[in-house]
Amino acid sequence: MLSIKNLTKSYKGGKKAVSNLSLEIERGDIYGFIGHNGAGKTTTIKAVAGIIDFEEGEILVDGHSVVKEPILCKQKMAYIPDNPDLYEHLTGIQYLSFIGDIFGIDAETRKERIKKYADAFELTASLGDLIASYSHGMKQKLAIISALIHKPALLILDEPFVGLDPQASVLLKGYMRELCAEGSAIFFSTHVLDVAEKLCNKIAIIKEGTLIVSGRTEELTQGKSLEDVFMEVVRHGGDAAKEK
Ligand SMILES: Nc1ncnc2c1ncn2[C@@H]1O[C@H](COP(=O)(O)OP(=O)(O)OP(=O)(O)O)[C@@H](O)[C@H]1O
Repeated sequence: MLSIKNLTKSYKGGKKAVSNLSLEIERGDIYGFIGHNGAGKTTTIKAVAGIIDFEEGEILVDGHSVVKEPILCKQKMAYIPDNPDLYEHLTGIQYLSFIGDIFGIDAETRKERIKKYADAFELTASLGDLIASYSHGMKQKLAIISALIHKPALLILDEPFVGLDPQASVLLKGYMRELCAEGSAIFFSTHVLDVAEKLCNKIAIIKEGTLIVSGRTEELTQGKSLEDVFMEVVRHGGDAAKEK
């Protein structure tokens, strides 16, 4: 569903933020992307979302290039950034309607899905308020709802659990599992290793822009905690980026 091939990205005047990174995310995968601060997670995610350009490599969403066919790719995906920057002058419901229009969700389905997710995230009573009046967590919940209502084939999230209350985190994890059970794929970054260990069937670890290790969670951990594996991998690196 998502194929990242030899991605390399440098920022102006900076060193390589991501170097020759390749990953395959298949339908049904909940793929966790972990690494220390500045490792290159957000850069990779933004390149996948089509928000930043990159000098080398290829990113395919369901076989389509994010560079050559950006609209087609965006129709298939939802991207939730780490700091949701939504249209503050709209109300919550106006924003969800706008997303519904963009993704061509019919009125009946839209109503039903907005009710399901807004009720669950306890946002229904605030949907008539301006987004400018929302707290950070409320904006995050609205961004999550806007992604879920169009049932994306590929869901990309950057640090989705930061700032969410425990109840919302549990809900989000449940909806991530639900979406993948229906055949979608999820790729997300996180620093919360126990969540990654429990939620993800596959995990990739990136260090200083280079993929160190990737593969099935249980094959990476082999009975150890993900935290121990992460510390070991980050301390000693990998002989080579290996796909287990
Ligand atoms: N707009 C930018 N201009 C220049 N350098 C940048 C820019 N954004 C990121 N970088 C650099 O690229 C590298 C990777 O940053 P990135 O934000 O992808 O890391 P990250 O793994 O998401 O980190 P964190 O866990 O702290 O969010 C870092 O060295 C960072 O300083």
